[in-house]
Amino acid sequence: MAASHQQLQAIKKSKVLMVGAGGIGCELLKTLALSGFQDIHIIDMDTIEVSNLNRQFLFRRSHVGQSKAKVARDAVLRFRPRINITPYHANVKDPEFNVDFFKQFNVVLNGLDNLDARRHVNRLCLAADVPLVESGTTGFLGQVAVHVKGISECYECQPKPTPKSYPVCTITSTPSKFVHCIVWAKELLFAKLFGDKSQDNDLNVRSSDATSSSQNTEDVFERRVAEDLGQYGRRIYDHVFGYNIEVALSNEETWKSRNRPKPIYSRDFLPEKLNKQNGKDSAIANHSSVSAMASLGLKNPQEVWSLLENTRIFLEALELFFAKREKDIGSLVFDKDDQLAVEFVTAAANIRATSFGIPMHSLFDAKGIAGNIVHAVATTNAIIAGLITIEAIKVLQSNSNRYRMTYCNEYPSRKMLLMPVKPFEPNKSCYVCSETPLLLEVNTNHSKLRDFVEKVVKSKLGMSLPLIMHGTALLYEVGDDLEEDEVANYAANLEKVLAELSSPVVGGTVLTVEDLQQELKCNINIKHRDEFDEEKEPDGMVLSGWTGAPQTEKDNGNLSVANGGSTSSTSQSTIQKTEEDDDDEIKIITTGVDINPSGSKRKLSEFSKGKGKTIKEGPVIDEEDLMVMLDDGDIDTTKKKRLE
Ligand SMILES: Nc1ncnc2c1ncn2[C@@H]1O[C@H](COP(=O)(O)OP(=O)(O)OP(=O)(O)O)[C@@H](O)[C@H]1O
Ligand SMILES: [Zn+2]
Repeated sequence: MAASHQQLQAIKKSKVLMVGAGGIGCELLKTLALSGFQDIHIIDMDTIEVSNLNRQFLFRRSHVGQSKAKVARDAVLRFRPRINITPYHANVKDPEFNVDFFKQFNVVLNGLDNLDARRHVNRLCLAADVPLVESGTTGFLGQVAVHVKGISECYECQPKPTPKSYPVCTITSTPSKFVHCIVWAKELLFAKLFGDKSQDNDLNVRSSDATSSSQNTEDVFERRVAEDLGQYGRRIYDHVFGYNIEVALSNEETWKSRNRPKPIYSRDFLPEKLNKQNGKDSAIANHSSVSAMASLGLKNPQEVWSLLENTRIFLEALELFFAKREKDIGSLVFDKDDQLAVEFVTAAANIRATSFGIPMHSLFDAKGIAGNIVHAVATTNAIIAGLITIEAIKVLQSNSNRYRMTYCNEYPSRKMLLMPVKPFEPNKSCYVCSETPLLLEVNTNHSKLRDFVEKVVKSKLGMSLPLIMHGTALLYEVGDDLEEDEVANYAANLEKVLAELSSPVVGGTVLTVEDLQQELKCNINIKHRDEFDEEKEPDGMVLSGWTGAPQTEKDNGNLSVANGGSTSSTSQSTIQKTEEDDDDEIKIITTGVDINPSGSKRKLSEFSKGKGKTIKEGPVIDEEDLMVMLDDGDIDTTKKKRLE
């Protein structure tokens, strides 16, 4: 449909900021340019990788290593040479992108891939009073939402489900799914062998449980003097897949209601000499390739390796890390784009899986699980980019009645692939877009200021440059322009227990926490509590206050059903349950976390599975949008309830 004259005028005189020039961003920039936008600024901190080329169509192989923002600009200028595109190869969290920077734009369009940056942009848009069009895709699923201060909810009005975590004992002792083995391989074993040794690691606990062992914990993973890499690898192998399993088996209680795991030793399939010979030869024969698969001549990443092949990959990868990448050792963190790391983790997970009677997986699958990857679908990105542009045009015309949050489904639901719903109202108890204080339950006699800063202010509240005040007393501050004595004073405060600060923080205290860059300020009411459940409340503190849906809106049909009716906690536990029950759990996790922030998730997924008979309980569907997307107009539109 061609744009109207007014729309074109609004488009032409607008100045827009795009954040992210990846999968969505490339499509979006192209669509904006072709829709007549003339002044576009793009921020992206990344350079182009080969793995981007299959869907980020503005990029070619020759661009690998160059700035995404700059190359995207050049590519679009080739077919729209007269428009202005300003690229920034930078992190959107950099201080130069402050509130004043944001104020110059009519609308901000996000094409990001992480919660942290999304929250940051949300706050700057609120502070600068600039509308934000937010988006996300996961495989075939996608979503676009409009966040306009005072009119619709902000990105943080509903808490996001946190990424799935697993109980430690499931990972260390009683895995029952392949994903548990993957988590063990990458978070524990990989980290222990190649990462920062000073970090606590539950693999330690496991080995030190072994009272019969004469070796102390630290020794096990340390390479011994005069031990060659082949011997070292086999010792580690035998320790984690053999000895540790034997130790675990000795605890009869654990296995009463579970299948007993089987210890696996390298000698079961590799004669001592043969292996050493093979390992050495292959490593030397392939100097240039740092890939255990290449060394061993395994080519197909979609093939499931045999236990012997997994064993060889494990030993070869370990050897290659030490032989070819020694300087990385001690600082490595698992990275899904690191071939050798993926090979090692796949093999380790497969061997452990075999031990526990869990089916093995191919490298391709293991990589997907380890990296929380749902393979991107270019078409979804293109659809989402189109929807972002449509919403951006409405925003430019301040056409707030027409704003829609749109879900892109994997399967048609009532013949609809795209499901537009009215945006929700701002959550009146959102600590980000309203002034509602938060509540923190904490043991003020045990927790230190550092715990509060790390676990609450940075991790939960997402502040990067925090300032903490108790009344007029400054307890903590970050910044480049601090005096030496201030720095020393704050450092000392961090180590103090809350109740012992010079201005004591106890039950009833109100703390003010502020992020100067984000111009976000909130109050936190402190409530003292003695005990915390170690499993359920591992932080030793509980932050609450903005999680509730707006109480006062219960009578409003739309809100109470879609936003309030299924409270966020209900919808989260539903997601969690699905994860537990579903073997495809990782896929669901990513979908839940980033792209679907609303409490309406449960309802929508019910729809897409065709469970709902009428649309009565679902989100409000827009009549005109329906016409575009429905083959037959048989939805009972009298059931619609609108937000006025
Ligand atoms: N804080 C940030 N500042 C600037 N750009 C960011 C920030 N966080 C993420 N981005 C950018 O957002 C884009 C997201 O794109 P996309 O989801 O397609 O990910 P990708 O990194 O291109 O691909 P993949 O992760 O799937 O390999 C990336 O180009 C990334 O650089
Ligand atoms: Zn909000």
